[in-house]
Amino acid sequence: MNLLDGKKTSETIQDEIAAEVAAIKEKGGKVPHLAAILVGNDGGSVTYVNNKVLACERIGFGSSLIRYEDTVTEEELLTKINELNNDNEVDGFIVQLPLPKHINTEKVIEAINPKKDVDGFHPTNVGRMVAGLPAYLPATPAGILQLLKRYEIETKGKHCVVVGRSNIVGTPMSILMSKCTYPGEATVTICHRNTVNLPFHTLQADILIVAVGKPGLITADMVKEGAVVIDVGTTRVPDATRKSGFRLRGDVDFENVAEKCSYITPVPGGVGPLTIAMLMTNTLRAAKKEVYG
Ligand SMILES: Nc1nc(=O)c2c([nH]1)NC[C@@H]1CN(c3ccc(C(=O)N[C@@H](CCC(=O)O)C(=O)O)cc3)C=[N+]21
Repeated sequence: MNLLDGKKTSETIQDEIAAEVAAIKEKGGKVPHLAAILVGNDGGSVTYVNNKVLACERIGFGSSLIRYEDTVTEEELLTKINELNNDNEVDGFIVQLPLPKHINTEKVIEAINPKKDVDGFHPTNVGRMVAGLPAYLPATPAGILQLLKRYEIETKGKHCVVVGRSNIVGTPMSILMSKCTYPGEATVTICHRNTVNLPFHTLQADILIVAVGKPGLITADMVKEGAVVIDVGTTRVPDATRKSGFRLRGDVDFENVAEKCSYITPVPGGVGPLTIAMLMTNTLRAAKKEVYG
């Protein structure tokens, strides 16, 4: 078993970006600036957004964090989004999800100018991705592609089984793995809560990508010998032995599955850190006007 070290790969990517930022500064160009809107105090969301801001500082991006109480109105959010759309200093911004129930998430996402949608969640970017046009790719699927690429994992003609059909991970991942450029060219199966006999499908997988959010869903008997296993789940589970009171668990029963597969991502230290690196990549592309000219 080989570990797909997301933490290390994320650091490598961030170092590459930092070098580009230094070169931009040298030439007196526009330093990339990422803004993040965070609503409420959910522990996970606060950690992820803080990690994004820290990454910006590390690689020399400008950043702003805009926080609201979870009582914020949809109108207030839409006004702020409009402001960021028109702020020439800000190259890209994200609205951390999930949002409180009284806010229409689709409406919020559609209010973001696609040119600044560095999360790649706007329907324009989703459509462009599907059509194979230049687009901001959602950070988690883009991070998984980077892992496959940098570990030189063969994907052509392989059977890739994606478990989970979220707009953010499962659905875009399945599309990207079927595309005709490396790392893609795979035969793709997508499984979800209505799938009958999930193990039948997962056992066929040469590459198994799991993004469900159910700790330990994938057990060793569901994985083919020699498979590549990518675990996207990061659920906080109570753990009294930790100072924080919780630990992160993936969707894969790591200990037992690791023995069977050729490559596997750990949780933490797998896909999560790459998500941040790819958000930085998208922000750099925004500042360089690479996607929309
Ligand atoms: N608009 C929006 N964009 C997102 O990209 C987005 C989002 N909303 N909502 C939630 C999910 C989740 N997500 C993660 C990012 C980093 C880690 C990460 O860095 N995880 C570390 C551990 C971090 C920790 O200590 O908790 C790891 O797996 O090693 C995980 C998950 C981004 N998301």
